[in-house]
Amino acid sequence: MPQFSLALILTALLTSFLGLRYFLRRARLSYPPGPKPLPLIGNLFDLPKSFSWLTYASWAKTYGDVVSIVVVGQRIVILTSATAARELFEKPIYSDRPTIPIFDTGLMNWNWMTQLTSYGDQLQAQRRVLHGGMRPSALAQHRPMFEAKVHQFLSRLAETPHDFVEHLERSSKLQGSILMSLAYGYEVKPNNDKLFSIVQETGRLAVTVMLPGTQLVNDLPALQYLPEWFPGTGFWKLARKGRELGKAMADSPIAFVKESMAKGTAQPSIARDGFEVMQESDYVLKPGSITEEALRNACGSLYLAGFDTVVAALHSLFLALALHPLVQRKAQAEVDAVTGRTRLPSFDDQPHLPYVDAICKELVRWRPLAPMLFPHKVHEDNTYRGYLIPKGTIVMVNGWQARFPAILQDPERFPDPDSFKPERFLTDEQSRKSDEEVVNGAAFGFGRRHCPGRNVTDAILFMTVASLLASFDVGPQKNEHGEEIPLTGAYTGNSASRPEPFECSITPRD
Ligand code: HEM
Repeated sequence: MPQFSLALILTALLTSFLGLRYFLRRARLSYPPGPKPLPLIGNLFDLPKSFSWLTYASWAKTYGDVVSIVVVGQRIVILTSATAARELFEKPIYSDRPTIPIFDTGLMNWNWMTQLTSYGDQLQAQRRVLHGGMRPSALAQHRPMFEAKVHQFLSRLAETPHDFVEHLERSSKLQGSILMSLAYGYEVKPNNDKLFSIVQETGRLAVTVMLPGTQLVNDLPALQYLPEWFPGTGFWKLARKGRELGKAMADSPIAFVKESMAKGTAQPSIARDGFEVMQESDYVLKPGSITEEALRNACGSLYLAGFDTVVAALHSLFLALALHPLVQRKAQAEVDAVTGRTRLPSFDDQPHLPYVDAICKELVRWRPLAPMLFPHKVHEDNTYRGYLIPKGTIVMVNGWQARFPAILQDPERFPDPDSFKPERFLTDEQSRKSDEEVVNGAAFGFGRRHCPGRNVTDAILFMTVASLLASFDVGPQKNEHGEEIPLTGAYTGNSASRPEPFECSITPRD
């Protein structure tokens, strides 16, 4: 008994000593540098309202590539170098997402979506589904579908070229129908498609609730504990609608896949491939392996995760071509040499079209479409370069900085970042340079949560750019006096940056 008490006392003393040492060491550590906070509200008034990446870039000049601020108690770290982004985001503890109250379990319950899921087995299983279904060898079976959808897009463009934004953005058209085929092997009907209208409505709702300042509950999460009759709790109605739509968006197309597999009519898709993997006789279920829930959630996430970004890149394409006639002519010459102007380009032509590939890479580099990428959250205290990054910190990367040497640490390779120059991705002999870092990291994210849709993006961009160049000339629009209407090339300043509305002329090539 005395021996037992002694062991207990020693254990208690050791635990207290280690605990004290931890707190003393933690107390000695400082947060990464940043603008000086005010009492209580911290850096609330320093937060930029638009073009936040420009403000963060200027802070980086003063404080370095790891800057920290605090806003009403919430610590935020902003990274502006690829080194810091890679070093931190490779660690599992940096791979959570911040909670957006309106999407949380108690309200819309959209946390099952891959982009919002916390780090853990469920996320791993969903990412396994997406990586498996969107790896280059799996995408090869979808090439005829990509080609057909792009050809339909060209026909619509030929009919009403002025409506090019509408042709890009109407989600039942190009990108929306590609994603539904890819995820479920589902062919969206041109009009009144019931299943697709659920997906579209969910997409519209997501855009509405994510607009800053529209949902008070996002700024004051405690509001969710007020009863529905309380004034100012209108978000409850929206949340109920979102909950129903989100569930239907994930469940209905998966039910369609199961039904068509049973009938033997299922088309190739990520969901069908996943079900087939699970049916293999040697399939072993382990934490993080594919389950029906992971298939439902991963496929249900694709539309919201992959619609807007690709549409924005294609929107940028029209602007870039209208602004850069020489780029357009050079690319058209390359395409014509391969097709002989007797047919449209195909994926088999891709190895012979390095300049077209370079245009696709430059499109996502030139104007990053998610300049601050997506925020991550740290789920354990961590020290980095001697600074404390406490549990709960939101960590963001300034992807816009990728256009500058600061993040690439290679001023030679990326000079003149504001210019649209596909040549920067080619060697002097006009063959491809390997520049995975800039396109992968700065546009598609670093580490464990990087975008799994990169290969799909490449395929859609390649097919659209090559086919558009083969069929149309894009240039500035002319006024009634035949003078060119100048293009400003301006972009919006919000977190999903897009070209400001512009007009251009799109004419079939002779
Ligand atoms: C130009 C096109 C695209 C860009 C610039 C882009 C960019 C991004 C970025 C910055 C992230 C967050 C990375 C991070 O948190 O570190 C992301 C996540 C994601 N993207 Fe993309 N994306 C594009 C297209 C697509 C497409 C076509 C799909 C699907 C077919 C897709 C599916 C996803 C998913 C599911 C996530 C969430 C991953 C996770 O949270 O673990 N993306 N994307």
